[in-house]
Amino acid sequence: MNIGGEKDFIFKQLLDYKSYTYTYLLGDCLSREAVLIDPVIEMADRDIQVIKDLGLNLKYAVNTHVHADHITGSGVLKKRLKDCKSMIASVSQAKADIKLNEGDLIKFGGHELEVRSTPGHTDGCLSYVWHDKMVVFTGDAVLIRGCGRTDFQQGDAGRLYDSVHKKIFVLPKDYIIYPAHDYTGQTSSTVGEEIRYNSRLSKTRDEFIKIMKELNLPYPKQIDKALPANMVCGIFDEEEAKN
Ligand SMILES: N[C@@H](CCC(=O)N[C@@H](CSS)C(=O)NCC(=O)O)C(=O)O
Repeated sequence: MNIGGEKDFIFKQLLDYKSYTYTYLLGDCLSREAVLIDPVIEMADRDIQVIKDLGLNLKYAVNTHVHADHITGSGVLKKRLKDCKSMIASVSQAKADIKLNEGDLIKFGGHELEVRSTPGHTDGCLSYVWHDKMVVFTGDAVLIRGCGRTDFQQGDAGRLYDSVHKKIFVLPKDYIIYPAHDYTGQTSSTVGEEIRYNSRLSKTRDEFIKIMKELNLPYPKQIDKALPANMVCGIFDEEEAKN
């Protein structure tokens, strides 16, 4: 989506190579307003440098959900960039400057993201649709050929299946999917590809629930410090996060 022609937007997919989390920077070329989806605390210096290099003003640090595998960068970004406000789902019960609900619009310059509630991995999972660019940021609801686990944090496989089938798979097939993680080196997919090839979500609802029940994944290494920190949308002291 960055190739050729005149653009009215800036888009960057940034990787945290420790947690394999993708952070997305979206900017409006005219107003220079920007949003950052799913920042990671350890990558705050990088994110701030990119924002400065591109002459952007970060309006919102937006979280798709209360992550269990890393601490969000929202707290540090708020501290270091004066106009930045944190965002998360109101359903999540986490603290943030702005609580989001289904149907809300996140505006930056002439652009907007539609908020869709996609619970199941956690009860406060949100996906963000950038209709103008035919893109959806799915957080952990849809991963490339996979999906977020459902064995903790209000996880519910049936609910996740319904969310994805009713809120994501109804989008036009050529919408690009940008997930919060990828563990296999892939960067994006499309709605059509995932409807067809997703190894879990392309199955029937009952088959999906069985697959999720049998995943038996080890718990994320940072879960004990990530969950409490993310319930306040990230701690403000990067040194504290290292302990
Ligand atoms: N090994 C990682 C955690 C990997 C993991 O559990 N990822 C989650 C998303 S972050 S809670 C997940 O839903 N994975 C689905 C899958 O199929 O892998 C760590 O220790 O941080």
